[in-house]
Amino acid sequence: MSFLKIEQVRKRFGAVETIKGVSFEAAKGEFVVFVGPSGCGKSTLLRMISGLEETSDGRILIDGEDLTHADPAERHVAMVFQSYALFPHMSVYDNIAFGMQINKVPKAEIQARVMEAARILQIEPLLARRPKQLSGGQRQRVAIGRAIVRKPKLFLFDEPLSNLDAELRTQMRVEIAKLHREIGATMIYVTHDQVEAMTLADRIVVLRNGEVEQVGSPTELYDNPANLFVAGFIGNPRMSFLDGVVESVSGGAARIASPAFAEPQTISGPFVRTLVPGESVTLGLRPEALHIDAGAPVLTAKVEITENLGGSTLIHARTSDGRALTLATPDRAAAREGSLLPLAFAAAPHLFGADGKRLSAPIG
Ligand SMILES: Nc1ncnc2c1ncn2[C@@H]1O[C@H](COP(=O)(O)OP(=O)(O)OP(=O)(O)O)[C@@H](O)[C@H]1O
Repeated sequence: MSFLKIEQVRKRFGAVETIKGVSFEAAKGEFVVFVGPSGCGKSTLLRMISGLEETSDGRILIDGEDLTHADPAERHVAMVFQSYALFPHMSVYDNIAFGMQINKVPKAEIQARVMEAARILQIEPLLARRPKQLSGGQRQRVAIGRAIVRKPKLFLFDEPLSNLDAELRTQMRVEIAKLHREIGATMIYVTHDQVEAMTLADRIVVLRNGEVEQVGSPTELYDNPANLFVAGFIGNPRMSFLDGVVESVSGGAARIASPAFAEPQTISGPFVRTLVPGESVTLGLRPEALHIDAGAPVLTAKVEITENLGGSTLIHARTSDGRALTLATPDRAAAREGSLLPLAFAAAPHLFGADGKRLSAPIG
């Protein structure tokens, strides 16, 4: 049975509908990440689950109980914000203990829970300090500690790492993954960060303009994006797209022409039977789906920028018909800026129809 069930929820701010019938479920112990462009409704949806935002329509069930209109306190959820929200005049210990002190939890139990959270988060030596004597990463640990001691049914994280610098972010990302493993709680996490979404999530919910575009594991979304939006949104560097037209279909193979190709290319699979000659398609290529091939090039592209990442090099190039392409290569000396690069497919391109939906068969 699902632990968190979101059924067709809607949120209206005045006349404007921000969340437009969103449904998804999370199993107990699952780590679910919301991603999507700025303004798509990630935080609003999280706040609706927490009860900080009223739900206009639909249902929110936690552990089998309909809590759509319950007070935040009745939901047994804990939210961790980007802005930590610590009390500046209190010690770390008291910041973590505060909610329990208000609720008159016995002193010995408060101490046991604070010490256990401090152990998990490795902040025992900091308990006597004030928030201003802590680094950003340490403050966020305290904010997470405050959530842990409440023993919530659900942890809600609203971009908790976005105030930290790159190195600390990486470190805290690993800490959050460890925390999830250690306490096994159900967690819902909002982020802008591709790497956080891909590495932390059991499942990702991709939102766009208040609606769900796709729900799936990071691998499912990467390998089998349902449509052009998800294909372009998930993955860093992004998938490159080329224009194509179906030239002919015969048996399980289709000939696809593109202004970028020297010659039409054959793409095979049972899905091609639904293609019609003359139909427009979009071909999608991940950076690892292209390789340099002077022997049998499918297309040539002019190198605009190369980025040396140490272990690999990213090449940003442009096709003869002006489409941007990004490919990754282990060969640092592979391309000079301004040169023409002969390219071939290292993996079959993804194929999308004129309506933006994926046509090609699932990978794996
Ligand atoms: N209290 C409010 N009143 C009116 N509109 C609101 C309110 N809160 C949010 N919105 C609108 O709802 C939409 C979704 O906002 P939300 O903050 O949920 O997006 P988001 O995906 O979390 O964005 P970001 O990634 O930029 O934080 C936006 O268009 C926003 O302007």
